[in-house]
Amino acid sequence: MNDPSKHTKPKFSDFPPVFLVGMMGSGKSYCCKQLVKHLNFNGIDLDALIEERHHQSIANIFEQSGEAYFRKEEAAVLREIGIQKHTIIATGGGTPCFHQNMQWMNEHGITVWLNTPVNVLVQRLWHEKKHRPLIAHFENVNDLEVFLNKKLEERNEFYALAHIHMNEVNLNIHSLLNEIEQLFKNNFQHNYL
Ligand SMILES: Nc1ncnc2c1ncn2[C@@H]1O[C@H](COP(=O)(O)OP(=O)(O)O)[C@@H](O)[C@H]1O
Ligand SMILES: O=C(O)C1=C[C@@H](OP(=O)(O)O)[C@@H](O)[C@H](O)C1
Ligand SMILES: [Mg+2]
Repeated sequence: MNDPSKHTKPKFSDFPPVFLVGMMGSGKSYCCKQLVKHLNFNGIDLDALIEERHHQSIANIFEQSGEAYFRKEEAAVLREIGIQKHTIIATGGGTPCFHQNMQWMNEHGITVWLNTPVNVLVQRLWHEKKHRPLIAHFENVNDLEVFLNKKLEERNEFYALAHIHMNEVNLNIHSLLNEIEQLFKNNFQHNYL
């Protein structure tokens, strides 16, 4: 017999965790906040949680303990929080590239790549570089752009493994939700009904 529940719109509470990935400045933290505000998801910003746990800014953790230590902490906190349903997780720009994190996220939830063009990243990041230890030292915009292009060359192969690729510059959260819903209906729902 047909099960009518299989044909209804998925309930938000059924959703596996949604991981936002992409380069610094692509809007992961921003979109996470928007989705929480407008669509009643739970939201977690991985960087903010690491800062809370360590009572230290990301910049200080990098400075005092180094990047390798930060990457270990990042992977551990990700695995701790990443199994909550109905939750959007804004990861850090480097998260997918270390400790098999991308594979782990793909196995435990829906991954979304915010694929924002470099010129937009540069505009956004130039005024916010102080808080980001990998780019804080740049003294001119061209150097920042060269660095971002190089990092993207290294990182795009990880980001590209995401289930959903979003290429809009100023992402509309409703189109994002629509993509997530479609993917959920086609691939994930059977695990949750
Ligand atoms: N879709 C968007 N529309 C307008 N501004 C955005 C958008 N996404 C990000 N921004 C702005 O760009 C900057 C960087 O965004 P952020 O969410 O911190 O990036 P990430 O977490 O990916 O590094 C912030 O000032 C944010 O307000
Ligand atoms: O790209 C990176 O390696 C990093 C990105 C940052 O997060 P955002 O992408 O939210 O800026 C933060 O995790 C840290 O500064 C390292
Ligand atoms: Mg962020």
